[in-house]
Amino acid sequence: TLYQSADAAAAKTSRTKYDYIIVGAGAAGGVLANRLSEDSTKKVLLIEAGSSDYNNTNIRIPWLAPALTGSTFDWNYTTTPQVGLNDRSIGYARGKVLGGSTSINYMIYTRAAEDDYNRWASVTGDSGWNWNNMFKYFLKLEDFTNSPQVVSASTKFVPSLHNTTGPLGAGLPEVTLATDNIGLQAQQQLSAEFAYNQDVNSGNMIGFSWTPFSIQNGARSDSARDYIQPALSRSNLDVIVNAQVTKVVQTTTSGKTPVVRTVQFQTGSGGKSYSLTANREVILSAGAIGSPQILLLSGIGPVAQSKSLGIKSLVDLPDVGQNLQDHPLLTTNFQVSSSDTLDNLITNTTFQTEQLAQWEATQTGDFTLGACNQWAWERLPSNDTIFKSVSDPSSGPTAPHYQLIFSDLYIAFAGGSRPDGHFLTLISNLYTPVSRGNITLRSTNAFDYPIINPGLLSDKGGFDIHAMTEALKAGRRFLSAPAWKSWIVGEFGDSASAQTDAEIESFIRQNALVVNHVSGTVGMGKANTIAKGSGALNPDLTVKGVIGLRVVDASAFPFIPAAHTQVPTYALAERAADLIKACD
Ligand SMILES: Cc1cc2nc3c(=O)[nH]c(=O)nc-3n(C[C@H](O)[C@H](O)[C@H](O)COP(=O)(O)OP(=O)(O)OC[C@H]3O[C@@H](n4cnc5c(N)ncnc54)[C@H](O)[C@@H]3O)c2cc1C
Repeated sequence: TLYQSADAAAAKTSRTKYDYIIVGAGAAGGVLANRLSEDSTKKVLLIEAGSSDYNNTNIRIPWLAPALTGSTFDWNYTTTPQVGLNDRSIGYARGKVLGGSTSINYMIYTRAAEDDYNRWASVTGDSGWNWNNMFKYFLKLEDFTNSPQVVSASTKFVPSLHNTTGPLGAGLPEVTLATDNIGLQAQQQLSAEFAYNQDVNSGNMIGFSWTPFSIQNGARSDSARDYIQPALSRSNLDVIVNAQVTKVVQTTTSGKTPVVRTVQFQTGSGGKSYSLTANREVILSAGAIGSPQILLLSGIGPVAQSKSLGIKSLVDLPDVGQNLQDHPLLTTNFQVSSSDTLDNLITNTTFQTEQLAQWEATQTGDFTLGACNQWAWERLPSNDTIFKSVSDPSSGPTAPHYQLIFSDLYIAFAGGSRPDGHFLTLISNLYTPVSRGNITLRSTNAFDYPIINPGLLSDKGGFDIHAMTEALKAGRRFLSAPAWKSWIVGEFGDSASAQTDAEIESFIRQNALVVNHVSGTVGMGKANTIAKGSGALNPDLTVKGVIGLRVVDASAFPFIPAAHTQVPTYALAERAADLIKACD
């Protein structure tokens, strides 16, 4: 049953003994709510701070994704002034709705690199996190179904690497853009640098490839529609929306170890506070900002921080809120001579109205598109000078250092007025950051946002700014291929005059934003060692030093994968569901 508030649910929740209480209904929370309620003998409660409006048109129509950032579906966090970004504070989006960030994200669908998972396995000492074992979860979670037209162009993906019977809809873009052929020709002309990769989700991400999305039948797939909604008819699953968990509380003690199976939650800052205790486990899936915030509010974190705020320390866990990693992003724009670009969807209101009507009638047309049809994921050459002073932060040769997205329109995430004309946007992003940031409490009030410092481009060795610079230069090389001659007129705006490395670096520091992949803030590590840097979670995602509490979401990544993070989170949660069920 879906309840619209903590108060509306109270009559039911006060007489139900839940086996599992899951906090947060994003990528991970949706998977857990579904998988744990498959066993009809287990009672499951899912608590979400946002609304249940996941069928909102802006959520369902892929092309409207940009409208979701800054909307009521976004927590609308802001970072601290970022030293690496010339002291700019930037917006930090996080989904606040049933579906979490999967309902406001850009739907890009990447599993990450084989080496990324193998590194998780080696860092935790648990081979269950390696690529070979995780592969079954990539298959389990997906319904990678494409139209016959895309399937027949079988060079666009490798069908044998995919499943078509899982819950989460995904596939390749169904609309052909004028730039698609040019991109392919450019790849062939520059194949020594940009090899063709038939499937970015094979485990080896390197090269130029087609972009898969969590889009199916022209609409967004997310954890709300594909995991939570199908489970809502089960009598053993209750979901409360508009209810924020304020902390977890010690329930009892086992030997000397605190048992933490109690959650407190309320509707809004002035709402009545409720407390519920799970029979088996409380699972935090509140995301890489929400989960560490709840732990810190509960006295599970660095003891000095608890003390300074007057919070009773339950366990001194130095890594909670630390190790934050994210992917810095840069957009640069190129003016094009053609008028056949997706800029028309923004500037030509007649065309826009037609396309919207087409989507509403048949879920086809340009409104089914995501940010790009093609991209490239590349590594710095192994003889790059930076490796003389900095050891390679990537997990291995299958993982890219950077990503180049080629978008068929003018995009400027920072806002500002849109110039007239037609454009191609290069989005060049760093995927193996050395920089680390953190999350700390601003106060003991759960409704005060925590202090978020992602530490973007702040690493002392300068790897991150160097790799960002090389990424932009590589993107420019790709767009200088002969195939683009008749399309691209030239680089547009301030970036055009940034030519030397020093000029590019200063342009990046003044303009870079973030891909919104916050990860690692309650990272897993080897079992049972709680020293600083050894992880806040055991390899099975249980919180070190307490009993009854797990964290299952992107907080748990010890290293951010060199990829967009929703599929890694879904897959982590699929495995977590099996680990939890195995405790029976
Ligand atoms: C704007 C944007 C674009 C992105 N684009 C992409 C993309 O194209 N491809 C991709 O792979 N990834 C993308 N991501 C990242 C991806 O969506 C996340 O990595 C993924 O959703 C993380 O899942 P999660 O379960 O850790 O957290 P989330 O999905 O963020 O879910 C956490 C949930 O917990 C809830 N919550 C938080 N605190 C509390 C509390 N105290 N009480 C109750 N509930 C709480 C939140 O409201 C939210 O619903 C994007 C993210 C954003 C924000």
